[in-house]
Amino acid sequence: MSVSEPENIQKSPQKINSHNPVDLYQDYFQSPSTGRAHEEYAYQGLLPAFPNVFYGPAPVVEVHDRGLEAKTRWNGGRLAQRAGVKIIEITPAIGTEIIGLALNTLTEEEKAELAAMLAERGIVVIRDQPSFDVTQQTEFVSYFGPLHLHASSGVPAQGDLPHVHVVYKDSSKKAPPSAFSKLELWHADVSYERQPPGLTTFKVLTNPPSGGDTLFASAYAAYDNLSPALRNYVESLSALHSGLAQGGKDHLRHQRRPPIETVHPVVRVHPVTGWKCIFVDPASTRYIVGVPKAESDMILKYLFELVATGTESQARIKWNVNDVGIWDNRCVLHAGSFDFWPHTRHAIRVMAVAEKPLSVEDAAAAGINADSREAVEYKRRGWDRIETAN
Ligand SMILES: O=C(O)CCC(=O)C(=O)O
Ligand SMILES: [Fe+2]
Repeated sequence: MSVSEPENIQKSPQKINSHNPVDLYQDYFQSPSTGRAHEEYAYQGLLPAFPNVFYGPAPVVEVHDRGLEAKTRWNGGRLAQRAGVKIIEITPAIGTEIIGLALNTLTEEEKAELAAMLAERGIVVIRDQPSFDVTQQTEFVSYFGPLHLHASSGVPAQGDLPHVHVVYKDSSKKAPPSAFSKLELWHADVSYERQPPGLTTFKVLTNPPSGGDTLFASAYAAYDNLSPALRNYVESLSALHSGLAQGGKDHLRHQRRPPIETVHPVVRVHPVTGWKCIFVDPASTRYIVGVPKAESDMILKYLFELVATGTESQARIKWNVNDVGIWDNRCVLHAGSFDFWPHTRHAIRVMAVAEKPLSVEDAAAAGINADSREAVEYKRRGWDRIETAN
């Protein structure tokens, strides 16, 4: 006698209900915040809007890295000589804080020093920039390269500011608990672009009384963590980065540019420092090209974990209103901490497009002497090796 299941038991629900963590995660990060700011809100015009326009694919653009013009290197060079400027290292591996410097007074020479400092330090926080408004921020970034135009993120509700990315959350939207255990919180911004942005500015307009820190991880340090044999192997690989989750058919926002997928080297060389870094990120990198899926999954998981759990090469930035964070999106990954509900947090991001990522081979062809950050640091200090416990 065969036993059949009673017909009234539904084997697979037709619709996954709203407790599905993936749905909650997508909804939190990809649907627009409704906005609870009221009319007296000072930055009403900079709340996010999602215009129904279409720009077409991003063009290939020529870029010149201002960091190559720096006359001095290592932690700010001449910037540190300005009267009243204080430069504070956050950790040896990553992050610098600058106090007493008005960004809109920088000379061209100082801008070059800043770009080189970003390439070395990954994230630089320039505290207290009340008069660096959205127009100045946009002009400042254009000095470093063509402005990046995002396919779907919120842009300011007022003014014609298509290159300005609005980061905004208020009490109308609470982060789902699932978001906090997601490796995918760690990312390099829009790494799926053919020329992903490098210099990225993030100005804090409204800050919650607590929470809302941003974490940064050094991708140079992630590379330095690998054994020589694994370094050689991953340097030979490339991986597919996908913008479909942000712009695919299931997206929740209007797409102003067609979604794109791009293959990039797994290890890229920064053109200013010549240092090698890991260039994969949990949010956008889908698979390593040309290797079995199981091997790709294993390698990516390991590289993602190195970045996300490597607390010795991370910096956690606590923001104040009017701070400007500037990071080099080529050599750091970052993760927001969505722990500030029911408070409002509002920031403005503007990014400069950088070069097509250089593999170790590309760098050699361009005459760049690529090496690990660690090796360059040892040489600079006159050490030939250091002892490490196994
Ligand atoms: O909100 C944050 O702290 C980070 C947001 C972010 O990932 C970005 O602006 O690129
Ligand atoms: Fe980001």
